[in-house]
Amino acid sequence: MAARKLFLLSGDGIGPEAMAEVKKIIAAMNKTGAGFETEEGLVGGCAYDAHGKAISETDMEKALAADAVLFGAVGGPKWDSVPYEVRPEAGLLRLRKDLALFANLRPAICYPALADSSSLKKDIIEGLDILIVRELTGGVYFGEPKEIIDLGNGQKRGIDTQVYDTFEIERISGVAFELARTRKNHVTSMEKRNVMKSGVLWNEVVTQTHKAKYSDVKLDHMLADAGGMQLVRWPKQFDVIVTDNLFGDMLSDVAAMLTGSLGMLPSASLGAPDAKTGKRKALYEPVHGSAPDIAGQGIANPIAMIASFAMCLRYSFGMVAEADSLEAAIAAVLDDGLRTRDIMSAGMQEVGTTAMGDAILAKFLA
Ligand SMILES: NC(=O)C1=CN([C@@H]2O[C@H](COP(=O)(O)OP(=O)(O)OC[C@H]3O[C@@H](n4cnc5c(N)ncnc54)[C@H](O)[C@@H]3O)[C@@H](O)[C@H]2O)C=CC1
Ligand SMILES: CC(C)CC(=O)C(=O)O
Ligand SMILES: [Mg+2]
Repeated sequence: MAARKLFLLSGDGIGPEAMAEVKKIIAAMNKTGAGFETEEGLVGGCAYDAHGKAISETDMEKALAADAVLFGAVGGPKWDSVPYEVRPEAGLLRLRKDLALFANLRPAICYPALADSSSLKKDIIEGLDILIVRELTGGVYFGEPKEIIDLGNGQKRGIDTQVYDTFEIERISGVAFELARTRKNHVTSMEKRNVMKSGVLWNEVVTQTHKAKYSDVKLDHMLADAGGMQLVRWPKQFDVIVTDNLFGDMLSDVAAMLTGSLGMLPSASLGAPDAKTGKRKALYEPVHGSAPDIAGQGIANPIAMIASFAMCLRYSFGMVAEADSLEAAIAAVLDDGLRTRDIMSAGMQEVGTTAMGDAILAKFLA
């Protein structure tokens, strides 16, 4: 069996703390022949400190050559004043763009044991299982021009440009429709066609793609602001949500809180299948950031990172049984009452990052 090449980019803040728990799982799986070959690199603020760039060319090459990249988180106040082009977040944007990871899958699942721990009522979130499919390499995060210009009268103008081409909308909606067919067969497309030209095109292309190839799937359209409201009001009306880069970023943070904490939400960022091998470039990362407010305290929730590794097993290596069993281990540990501080509630047992990771690993191996 060929080695399974993983490139680990832990990043900043709680990134390395969460990644440490995944490394233990990889080591345990290797003892029973999983054959993961891991290499580590630097991304974000730590990379900037080391060589003045948010990711080095060498590490970019390693990311391109790997079967999958596992990514922690980047950023923090230490790097607030570094130039925009080399700020920590630029490393992540470059990875997404250069690996052409256009499809970002962000599942929001409310584990049964956490149905009481959201700020929302139990009946609203109990059994919640939705999937946000976010376009990841286009839109306002990448569109040109992107600059701050001096207007010369003491005023400046900040410009970001929202751009979408037909092919980008077609391919991301295709991913959403395909995934919906494996779930409840329902896609809700979100944009703002009432005020944005790119929203008009988004709506048209999703509608055409649906008509041409996926008319068996139920399709709804919703304005993205109303969509945010509906996510909080009655999230169970959704199955798959497909949306652009910016709205997907925001709506997935909202969805995270439905599940109890940002520390619970994993994600997979996937490229197109290679024409010859069928393999996709892929990066797996928690939805959360580097959480500077809790970094270094050993209290970060590692579940989003561990669940991201479960997605890696599923999507990059076809290790479906192992992915199911890792997700079941997370559920079992929560059923046992173990909680990191972000999901702590009365009567439960508070544990730190390491103890949570160890407990999940023990269940996984049992
Ligand atoms: N993918 C990435 O690397 C991302 C990086 N960032 C960067 O992270 C830095 C901090 O950004 P914030 O806006 O504070 O967002 P954040 O996601 O880092 O934190 C938001 C809040 O959620 C909590 N939180 C997040 N993950 C948690 C976990 N695993 N366990 C327990 N609590 C958790 C934090 O303590 C904080 O109160 C910024 O530099 C930002 O640009 C933000 C989002 C994504
Ligand atoms: C580049 C990231 C910091 C943007 C973000 O918040 C995310 O992808 O969730
Ligand atoms: Mg975000």
